[in-house]
Amino acid sequence: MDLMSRDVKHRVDVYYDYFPPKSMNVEVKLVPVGEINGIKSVLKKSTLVAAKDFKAGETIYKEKPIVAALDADLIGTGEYCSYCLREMDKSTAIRVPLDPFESTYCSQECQHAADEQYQSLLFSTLKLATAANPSPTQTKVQVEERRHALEAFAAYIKENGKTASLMILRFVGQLLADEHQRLIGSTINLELPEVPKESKLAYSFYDYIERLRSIEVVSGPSEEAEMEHCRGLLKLALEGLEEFLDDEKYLTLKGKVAYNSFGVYYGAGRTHRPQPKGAPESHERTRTPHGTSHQIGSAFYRVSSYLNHSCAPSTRPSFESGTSELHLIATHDIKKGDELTVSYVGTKRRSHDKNAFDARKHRRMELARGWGFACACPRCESEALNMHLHEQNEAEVPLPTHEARLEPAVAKYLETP
Ligand SMILES: C[S@@+](CC[C@H](N)C(=O)[O-])C[C@H]1O[C@@H](n2cnc3c(N)ncnc32)[C@H](O)[C@@H]1O
Repeated sequence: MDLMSRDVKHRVDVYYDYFPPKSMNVEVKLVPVGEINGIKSVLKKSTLVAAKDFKAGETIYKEKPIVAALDADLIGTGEYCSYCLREMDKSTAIRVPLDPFESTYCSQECQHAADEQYQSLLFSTLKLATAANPSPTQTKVQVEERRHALEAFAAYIKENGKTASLMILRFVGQLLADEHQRLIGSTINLELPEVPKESKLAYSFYDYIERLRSIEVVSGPSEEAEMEHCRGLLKLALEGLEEFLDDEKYLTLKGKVAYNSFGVYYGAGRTHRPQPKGAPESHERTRTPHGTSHQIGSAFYRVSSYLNHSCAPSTRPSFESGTSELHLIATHDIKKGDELTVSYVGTKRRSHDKNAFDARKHRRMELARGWGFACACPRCESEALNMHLHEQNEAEVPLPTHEARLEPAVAKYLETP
């Protein structure tokens, strides 16, 4: 192995020595994906483990998101901060004049952070000053062209009720800001892994993203439309930027957003979230133990992305600060080295579940659809035993009519306990 590739390997190998920060009390570990007949699988998945003991109810860590977005129907209402998702009094909200996204902020700090991370670069009609061109000029036609493109994107998001493409552009804003600090002329705090100076290692914002798992997203009409909007906006922000977001990169980022986002809700959450449009398999999903019907927005986190699912989880996400800051709370006593799990879906029986069996099936169907795995957690296993599902194949039970068009991949997961 030559010196160069040894350096690269070292950089990859030691990443998890510096990430997550020790102050968060957790570590990333590789564990087998499951067991078959008591034999551990050779396939591994990353997971978070506790770096010390915790008592039930204790806060394990607090984490602010890398990107967050209000649900599409709440954008522009002025009821929530566009950056931290805090509920606000409409009369005191800071409004941004002529912003096609009608952003509103609860404080100047939130406005400043949004500006630094993505707003000035990608969502403004003003041309960005760079070191090479500190006083850019633009014609009225150029301003109008950009306003038109931004309005069309905002309308597309509201009409379709999906915000993954907005999150992706906000990501891209930060990726660009990181790679091209000179574009915005200031240093953004992206909380990159802290490495000792003598190690000569340096990690970028992309290091966070590239290590996270992604579900495969195949390009369809929605993705084509989203890519066209996003690339159009990048090109208008700065000619040539659109090349940064080729099809492969867009679809990978979309897969990462789909796999890793959490639903944000506080208090009891909201009760009148509009039903998602389209077939169930095309719905945007977020991980939330209360079910997405209560969320006000979604958010993507560096460390919490590594949390795996269990239907009887050891932790729960809480948004008790009334913002998108995630507090990870222990649901029972946890020992150092234990795997930390959250529930990605609602685990309580809902009004439309006919019985416990129905509730279990819906929960597992959501997991299969959204995250592509058959849950083998202790609760699923013990319920399978109690319900005699090992003898009685689950797939033989007729599916509810609205699930009649279930994609074959999901039906397959229902066959396993
Ligand atoms: C957000 S990621 C969690 C971190 C992930 N395990 C990793 O290796 O980076 C979600 C993915 O982890 C895997 N996963 C999470 N919980 C699981 C479970 N209980 N059983 C099997 N796979 C699980 C699935 O592939 C799922 O789509």
